Amino acid sequence: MPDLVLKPTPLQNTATPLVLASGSAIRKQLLHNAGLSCLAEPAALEEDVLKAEGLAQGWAASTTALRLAEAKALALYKPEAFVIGADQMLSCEGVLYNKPETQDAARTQLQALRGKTHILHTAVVVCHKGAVLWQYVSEPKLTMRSFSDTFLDAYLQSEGAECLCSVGAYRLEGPGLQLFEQIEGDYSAILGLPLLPLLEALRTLGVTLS
Ligand SMILES: Nc1nc2c(ncn2[C@H]2C[C@H](O)[C@@H](COP(=O)(O)OP(=O)(O)OP(=O)(O)O)O2)c(=O)[nH]1
Repeated sequence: MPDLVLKPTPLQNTATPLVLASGSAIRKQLLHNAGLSCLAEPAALEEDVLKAEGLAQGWAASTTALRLAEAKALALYKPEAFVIGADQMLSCEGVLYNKPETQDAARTQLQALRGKTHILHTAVVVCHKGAVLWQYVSEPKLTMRSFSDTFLDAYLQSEGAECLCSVGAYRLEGPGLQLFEQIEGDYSAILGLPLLPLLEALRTLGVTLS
């Protein structure tokens, strides 16, 4: 699916604060590393309701991710700010996976993903005064090695609860890299934010280094 891009409307005001409607530590870190300081606050949203609607309506995973990103940004209504919302769905051979809730669930999920290629449907939107100014979807593809259960247990032992913060039960910037034999697509999108297109959109809106 081509990346969805809505051209943002350049605004004059460059003093508009930036808010990240997310509880994701890595998303906040990615923006900080790129030189942007922002307030980060998780959106109070029942994601499962939208995910269930997506399944019932037969939405593509990228559509569900986009709808969730938009819902998070709009749920955190900050009228004087640019609000970023993001979401990531993982699909593998037509099956959707969520963030594992326990180490056992992470083990089961990684056993299901190993030796296969999965897609991280990563959506990001920028909203202002309750309207979506810009949206984007990146869909990197990641192929896992057919690692052994012994390797998997050692990986889970080393990762501990960290792997539960990620939809794929891995941190690519950490030991999770050892799970893969091939990766195609935008590295920052895999971590949770397609940074280059987002930074371009923010510069167009007058948000630069802060
Ligand atoms: N550190 C790290 N995190 C990853 C990686 N791949 C995916 N993730 C994280 C990014 C997101 O926090 C999470 C995807 O789940 P969601 O999009 O539902 O976001 P999350 O629930 O974490 O926060 P949010 O809904 O934005 O408040 O997985 C990775 O390679 N490294």
